[in-house]
Amino acid sequence: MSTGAEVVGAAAPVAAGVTPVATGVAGGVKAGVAAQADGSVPAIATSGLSKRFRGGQLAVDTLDLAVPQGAVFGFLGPNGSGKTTTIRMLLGLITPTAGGCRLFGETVDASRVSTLTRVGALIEGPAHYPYLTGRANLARYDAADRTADPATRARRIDRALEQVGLGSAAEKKAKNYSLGMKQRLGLACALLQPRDLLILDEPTNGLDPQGMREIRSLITSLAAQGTTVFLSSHLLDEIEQVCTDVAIMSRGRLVSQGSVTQLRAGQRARLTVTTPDPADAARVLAEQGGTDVQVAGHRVDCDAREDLAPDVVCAALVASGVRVLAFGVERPSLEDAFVALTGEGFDVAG
Ligand SMILES: Nc1ncnc2c1ncn2[C@@H]1O[C@H](COP(=O)(O)OP(=O)(O)OP(=O)(O)O)[C@@H](O)[C@H]1O
Repeated sequence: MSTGAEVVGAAAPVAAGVTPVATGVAGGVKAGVAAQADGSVPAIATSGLSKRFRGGQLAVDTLDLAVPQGAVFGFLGPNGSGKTTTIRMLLGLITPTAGGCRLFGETVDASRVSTLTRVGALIEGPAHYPYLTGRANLARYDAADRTADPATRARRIDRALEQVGLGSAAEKKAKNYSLGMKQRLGLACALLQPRDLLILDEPTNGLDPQGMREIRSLITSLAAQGTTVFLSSHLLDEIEQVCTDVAIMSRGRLVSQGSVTQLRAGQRARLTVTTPDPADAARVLAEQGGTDVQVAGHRVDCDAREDLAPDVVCAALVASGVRVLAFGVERPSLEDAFVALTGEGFDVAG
């Protein structure tokens, strides 16, 4: 039986260097680096990573990814954009058609899982033993890990259950768990051992908003303890809230990668006014030097250039008799960045 929370690997020395991944620029944001500024190797580096399935589908197309150590790295893309396929290749669960990947400088090779002990993983749709309790499931997974000391098993299991908020449901059979509880149990498997890198495929799938918040806060606290977290998601909000860095996938290709701040910075913020006097407001914004002034119903907006002080503009609107119902600077979201980079909405990939 397979589990979505495979704890893969064995101790692996960190190689002195890492093969540089090709660099490219998409949307003005760095798309691949060989090593971090401090000279350490990236936690994850892929070079020309590709996967074509038997049916001919090119699920991942020459992917060059660099995940810095210590990052909370969001792997963002619509459903079907190649995230799970990439993760499966990162963990050596499927073989790339071309290219390869390195974790902490070590080549990932499906026949040498020993490179993966530093990595905990949660793969989409974790499977569990339905007739065993949550605790017994964890005991099974822990027993299967040859590096795990049986003497400290109970303590590890208790800690993992607490971390994911399953302490009070530990004695329930997994078949009676909700989808979100199953997801938490999968995450607990990945947390049985301390890991340098956690690879989480859609970790908040099936969770309610409260559960999502709890997992986000768990991810943040693991990162604060020094764990690099790589998490895939099709939820832009989630990535914005928890991640320091992001790579955006569309139809199997990397569209862009960089820090969340960098990515947003490529997009201009907008000064927005809500008013029953849109024509007058548009005139005043233009007089104040606003460019790309747009009117849509009661909303008027323009580029928020640095030399356009919002307080001065707002005062000018009021002084001109414009009735201002709302005024603000809207910063671009990752969704705006995605649309600008791909020219497409954030819909399911074909
Ligand atoms: N085993 C397979 N055989 C053939 N095609 C596959 C296989 N696995 C995935 N695909 C296809 O590869 C593409 C990428 O799928 P993948 O599951 O990697 O995307 P994803 O971004 O993880 O999407 P989701 O968020 O919905 O899981 C899709 O078009 C999918 O149908």
